[in-house]
Amino acid sequence: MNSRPPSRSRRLGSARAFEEALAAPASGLRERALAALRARRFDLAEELLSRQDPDQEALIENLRIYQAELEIQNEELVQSQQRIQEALARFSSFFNTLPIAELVIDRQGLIHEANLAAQQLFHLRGTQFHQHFFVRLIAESDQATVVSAWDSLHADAAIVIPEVRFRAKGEADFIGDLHIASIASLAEGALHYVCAIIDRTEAVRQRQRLREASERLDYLAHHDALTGLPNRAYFQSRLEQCLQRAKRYQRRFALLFLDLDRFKEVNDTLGHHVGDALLCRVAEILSAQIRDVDTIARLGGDEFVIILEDISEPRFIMHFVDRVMDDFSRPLRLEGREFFVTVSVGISLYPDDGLDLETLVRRADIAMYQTKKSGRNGFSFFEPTMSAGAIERLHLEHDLRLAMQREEFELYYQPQVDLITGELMGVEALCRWRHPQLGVLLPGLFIPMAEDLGLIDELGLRILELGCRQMVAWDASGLNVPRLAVNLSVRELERLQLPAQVAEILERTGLDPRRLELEVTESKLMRHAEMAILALNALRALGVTLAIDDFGTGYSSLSYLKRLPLNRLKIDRSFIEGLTHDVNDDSIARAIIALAHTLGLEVLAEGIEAREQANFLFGEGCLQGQGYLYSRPMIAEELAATWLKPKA
Ligand SMILES: Nc1nc2c(ncn2[C@@H]2O[C@H](COP(=O)(O)O[C@H]3[C@@H](O)[C@H](n4cnc5c(=O)[nH]c(N)nc54)O[C@@H]3COP(=O)(O)O)[C@@H](O)[C@H]2O)c(=O)[nH]1
Repeated sequence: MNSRPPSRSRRLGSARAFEEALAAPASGLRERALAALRARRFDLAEELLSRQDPDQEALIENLRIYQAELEIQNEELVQSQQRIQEALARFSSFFNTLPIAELVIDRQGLIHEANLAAQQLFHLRGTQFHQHFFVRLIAESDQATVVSAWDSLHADAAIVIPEVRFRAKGEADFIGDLHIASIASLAEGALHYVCAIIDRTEAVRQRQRLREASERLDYLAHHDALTGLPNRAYFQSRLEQCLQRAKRYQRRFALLFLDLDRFKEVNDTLGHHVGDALLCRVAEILSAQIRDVDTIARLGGDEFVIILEDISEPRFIMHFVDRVMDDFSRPLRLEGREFFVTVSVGISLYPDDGLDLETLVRRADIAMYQTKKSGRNGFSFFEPTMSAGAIERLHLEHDLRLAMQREEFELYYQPQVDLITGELMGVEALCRWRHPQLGVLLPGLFIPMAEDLGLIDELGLRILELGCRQMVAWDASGLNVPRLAVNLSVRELERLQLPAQVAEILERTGLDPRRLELEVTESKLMRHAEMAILALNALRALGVTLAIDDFGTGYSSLSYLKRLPLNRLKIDRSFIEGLTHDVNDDSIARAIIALAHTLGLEVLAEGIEAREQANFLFGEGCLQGQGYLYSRPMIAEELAATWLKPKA
């Protein structure tokens, strides 16, 4: 008997022989032994067969081999079960430690497995998933999309459904990308699916936040923060579109410029918060009057603009303006007070008054100024018959307002010198407007305009601050400018807050008040002498010095002159021009110098162009002067390069 363990082929061969032996006709005993074998009762089978005759020995040997073989198979089975268990354990730990939620689902959509990440994501325990339909984890809004994508999924294929909205137990919905892969099951024809869910909630929220932020930025870029109306930039693009439509369909539209009358006074007297509330109320009133097709915008300050589209008859514009005027004829209630606000309107028409944006805007603006000039609280259509000069002036007025916003003003400085030594005593700041198209404009052109338009207060303060800053900058560079003279408009003197504002600028810039001289023109001063005395006293109290400009042209009353807290008289250049060849000018200059001395004032001659003039003045006791003989007004850098010396 061969007791060696049989090889695998041999074992298979023996097993086959044994099967054949069992298949042969046999006695009842063999049948029973076979039944015992089938029942894995090897001991019984052996015992039954041992009862056979000795010929059965071979069969018993075969049975033993078969038993050994079964034992080996059993051992192999146990090992492979162990391997499967190990693999399952590995898979289970891998499945559960995956950071991505994974679910295994059958064809009916029932969940069989859910890893830990899935349990955490859905706030469900493992057992709560079992026999749970996957679709119930999806928000109703997205169920149909997922089911239809799933239905179209073939065996061994995979799909991704982005940003599906899922429901988590007791929690808010979350959003995830759903990956579904079908996997063949061991059972013939059965399919399972592995679903992976990658949580995108934070990314989607972030995208949403970004989108909202960018929408907000876009809104802010196109709307006025105070009233919420479209702003200048948005208005430009709406006007452009309107123009294109009007051209294509040959329609007419109207552009209305609206400016509140005396709005500045509301701001100055009642404060900016009342001014702001008023602007918001005006925006509401105007918005209520326009149709959906029309556009309203706030251009800044108290300026509003309206586009009335598709005007079949000019009558329509009149009705519109009447309704607006009617609204403004009633008092507005703000912060428990009643206000009467009036508005000046200017109107231009496409195509009648212009075929391009710029012309139409400009002409509506000009028409609005026309209304202001004719007494405000009304409207004017643009008149093509307006004189070229008037249009020019209105253009310039329009530009002047913009110049304030665009900061187009700068200062030139003209040296004031000691007539004996030629040394620098100070500089006079002279304002220039750098106009984008017209170049450098002189103050004689725009200062009166700024006064008329009520812009002089703001402009005057800006000029003063620019000059004071420049003085401090020269100091910081070690350059010596003893005194800065700045021109004040009489209109500025009327402002009660002026002394406080000057003090604030001196404080802010750090310029010593004793180095600042304020000049006021004689003729204008004398027209408002009582008011000027009060204002100049308040300014003098700050420590600044005061000069009267263009002296000799204003027919000063000596009694007033005595009461003005002045430091210096400036002889007008019209008297300097004729010195040494016009006896009248000689006499006038001589008299002004004597008067200044009598009043205990210093005297400075302006407009000195010739040496003889300087000699004459010096001979009469005028010790200071300025004029082209010494220097033209120049920008700060040029002055520093040509005139300024380091401080001793
Ligand atoms: N309220 C404010 N008024 C201002 C300001 N800046 C200037 N002004 C007023 O405008 C007037 C004209 O100024 P401008 O055109 O700058 O002329 C000055 C000089 O350029 C000119 N000048 C100086 N020397 C001569 C010369 O020898 N010959 C000659 N033909 N012109 C000369 O005179 C003007 C300076 O004069 P004055 O101020 O009288 O000393 C100016 O008079 C101011 O009133 C401003 O910021 N605010």
